[in-house]
Amino acid sequence: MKAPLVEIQDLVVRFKGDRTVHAINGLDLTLQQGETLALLGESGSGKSVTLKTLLALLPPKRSEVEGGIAVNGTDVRKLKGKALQKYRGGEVSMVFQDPGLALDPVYTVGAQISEAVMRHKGVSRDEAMSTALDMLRRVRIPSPERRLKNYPHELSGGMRQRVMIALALACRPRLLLADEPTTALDATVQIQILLLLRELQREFGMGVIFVTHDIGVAVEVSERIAVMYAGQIVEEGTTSEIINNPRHPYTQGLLAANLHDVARGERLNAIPGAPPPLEERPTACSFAPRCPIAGPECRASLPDFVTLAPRRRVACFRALEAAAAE
Ligand SMILES: Nc1ncnc2c1ncn2[C@@H]1O[C@H](COP(=O)(O)OP(=O)(O)OP(=O)(O)O)[C@@H](O)[C@H]1O
Repeated sequence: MKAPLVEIQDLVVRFKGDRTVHAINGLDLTLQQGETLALLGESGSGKSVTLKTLLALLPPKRSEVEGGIAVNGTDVRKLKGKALQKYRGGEVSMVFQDPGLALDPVYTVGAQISEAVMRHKGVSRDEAMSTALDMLRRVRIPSPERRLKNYPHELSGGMRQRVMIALALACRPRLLLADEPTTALDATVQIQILLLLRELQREFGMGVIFVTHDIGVAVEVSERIAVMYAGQIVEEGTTSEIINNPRHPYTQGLLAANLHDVARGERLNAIPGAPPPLEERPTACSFAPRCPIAGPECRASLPDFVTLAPRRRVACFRALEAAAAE
């Protein structure tokens, strides 16, 4: 097997300020080349912080990071200056919910994409502009020649999202990080963008980590799902394993809430209770206060992962007991 594209080992991220926030509390994650993984979890579970850590985007003075983060064998925590610039946008790209975070309002679409291509690929302006045009075609923007000359504000929301994807993929990154890129869009445009991302992922053979709190989106885009809770992964497996046979009570609750709300035409959520405050690093199962099957051991110590099959794991004392009793 080839070396993994992403290897995160025992990642810990704390934010300092008036109070400390323990955002990531010992996270291990492996993504193989060309694989698509959804990070699924409620708001505040640490999904975005995980992506930002992979891009070395955390505020250095206000955050503390421990653990190993390697992308294609590169130690991301050691990257600085030019090497970091080359890594961001060249090796790894990110798309956001708000294209305004990626697109500069004062430059045309063509100028922005071609500038990135020139910087990362060292090609001429003409060559970079023809790559920009090719990318606009690939993301199926109507009248791409004309759009090259548009400014971001002259485009619709769905089109801006497509331009952001064109910009993110123009330098053919090995890894795409996607932070809820379709959440703000209406349902029809959302599905078009998800299908487009899936198609481009296959065509370019990229690895993708897709952050979402929406199980429907995770199923649409990913081969694998890692469920996050309070800065830790609590369960991981193939999408079909997670959907058809969830083992962690949190995943089970998330699925039940989603299906219930989807059936009523509403958005997800609604496991009773709230995620824990992140003021201290957890020393017991963080989900225990909300868990319908928690026992004394769950409130006393941290559960280790139980490996159910290769790359199929769950961090729960009771999961196997519950499964055996079914
Ligand atoms: N720069 C920061 N300074 C202080 N705390 C932060 C910072 N960035 C994130 N956090 C905190 O870290 C925790 C994890 O945040 P994160 O944004 O990763 O959650 P998330 O799972 O992506 O949620 P959402 O879906 O709402 O974006 C939260 O408690 C958040 O308030």
